Amino acid sequence: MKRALHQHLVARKLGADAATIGRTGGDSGTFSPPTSVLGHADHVGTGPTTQPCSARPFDEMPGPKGLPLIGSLMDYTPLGPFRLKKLHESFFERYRQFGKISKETIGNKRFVSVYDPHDIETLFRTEGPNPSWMQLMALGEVRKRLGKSLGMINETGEKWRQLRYAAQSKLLNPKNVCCFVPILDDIAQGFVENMRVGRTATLEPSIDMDAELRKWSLESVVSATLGIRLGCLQTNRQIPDKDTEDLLESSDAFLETWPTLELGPPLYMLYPTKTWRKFLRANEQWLSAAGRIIDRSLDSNGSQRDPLQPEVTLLEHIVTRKELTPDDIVMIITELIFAGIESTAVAMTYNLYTMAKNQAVQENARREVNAVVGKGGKITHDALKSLKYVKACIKETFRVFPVFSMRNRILDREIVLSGYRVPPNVIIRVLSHVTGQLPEYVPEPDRFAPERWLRDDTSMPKPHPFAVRPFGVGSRSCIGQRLAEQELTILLAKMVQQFHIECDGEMDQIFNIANKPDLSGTFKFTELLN
Ligand code: HEM
Repeated sequence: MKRALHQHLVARKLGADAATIGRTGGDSGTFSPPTSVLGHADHVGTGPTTQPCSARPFDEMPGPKGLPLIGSLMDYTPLGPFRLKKLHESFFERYRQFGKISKETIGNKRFVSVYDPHDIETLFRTEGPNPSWMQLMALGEVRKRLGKSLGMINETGEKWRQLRYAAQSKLLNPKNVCCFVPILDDIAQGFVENMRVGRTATLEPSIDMDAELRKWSLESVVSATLGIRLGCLQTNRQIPDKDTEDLLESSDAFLETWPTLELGPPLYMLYPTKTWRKFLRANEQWLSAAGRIIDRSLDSNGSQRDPLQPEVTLLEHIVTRKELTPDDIVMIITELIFAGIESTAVAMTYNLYTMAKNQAVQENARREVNAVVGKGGKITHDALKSLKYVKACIKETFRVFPVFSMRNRILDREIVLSGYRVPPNVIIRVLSHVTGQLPEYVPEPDRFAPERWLRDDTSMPKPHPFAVRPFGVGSRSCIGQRLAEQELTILLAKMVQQFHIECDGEMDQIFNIANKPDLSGTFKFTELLN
């Protein structure tokens, strides 16, 4: 990374002018949470913040009794009812057993599980400016052993704020994010072309669709953060790009090993287990490939830049931030790229599936796309604003197939939730996967009904505003939300515009850091003649 450091210093000098560009939104030090591109204000609501002092003590909160010292840990081992791959089912089961709030000790950790959107609102109103969540221990440990900084995902307090604020104006400020639209349209078109040519006579993809989607999301996030094209989706490439291969391979190995290390007993702290060694290698491979593409971006000068790219990339923007070390800068970029691959790719699979299984919805979405951009037209920023039904389909898909089943927060003070006093330092789990299925908060949850998210639609009652928040809420919500929403809207619009989508199987989910699609059948894509 010596070279990266050198480049970083050069870029700092060159980037002096750029420092003033894009200094809006999150850079000011006061962060306004984003209004979702999907058209729903993600700002914190107007519910009560003061708590009645008559609240019941924590001890009275329902929950599994568990054993001394280890609590209900056994429930999550092969001897108990829950499986790691289906951990989200345990969240539904606890709701059935104990209702909308429960407490549970698992090993040496104390959790409170929250299902009521009023509590979710209260929690995010109380979390303060530097929210904390449960550290990802295995990730923290690997970074420590590799001598790297913790990064935005694991940092807390002022350091987190520094890393986050450096990056968020480029990713959350609507003016900056709309610059990504032409390039995302081009990347999505590349995916569509590959789907068109890569089909069998029975119209099933003969190419690996999951792999293609991961290339699409990698290409999109690299282009948005570094301003370079990897060319992942080019079919005419003779030799596959080594950096792309390394990034995809290591992120695969990372996702395969991480859940066991993060959710199972931390044996890796005692000795280097096989899973740990694989995880360590994946991290090394990932960091060195990410370092090389950062170098590539720093090496490219204005004349080599793709004309569709914004003038100042996120990388060029953060290298001007004097408070960041070179290690911080590399870590911000590598985390953004990593967080942006799997999450968006799996979300797209779920969207293709819900389209396939809801033909009338698919037809409505197609009608909207054809009315807004015409058959085969490009998706512009203005068009994107008008694709309201497509965006509602994406939001509804997140409700039914969330990419993340839970989020969590750790507060440094007491909070009252559902009438119980929750002490500081308890891990408060927000289980939106379940909340999105509860009829008291989302009417007719068994119906796939995108119209429930349309502001002007009066055909059905609106869900509780805090019931479905796929990107989280507040100052620690997903920094890539706008980018991900743009990517998904553009690609989904193009897919329904150009194909009739069907699927002969059923979709299930495997619990993972990002929930993995588990599809029993295959998709079929029939090209629509324009
Ligand atoms: C469909 C796609 C995505 C989904 C569903 C998603 C969802 C989330 C969620 C739920 C969180 C935690 C929020 C909270 O606790 O309140 C999060 C955090 C985060 N996401 Fe995403 N995300 C997606 C795409 C992306 C992309 C494209 C990027 C990068 C450009 C990204 C980068 C991050 C980072 C760095 C964090 C940690 C933020 C922090 O600690 O301040 N995500 N995401």
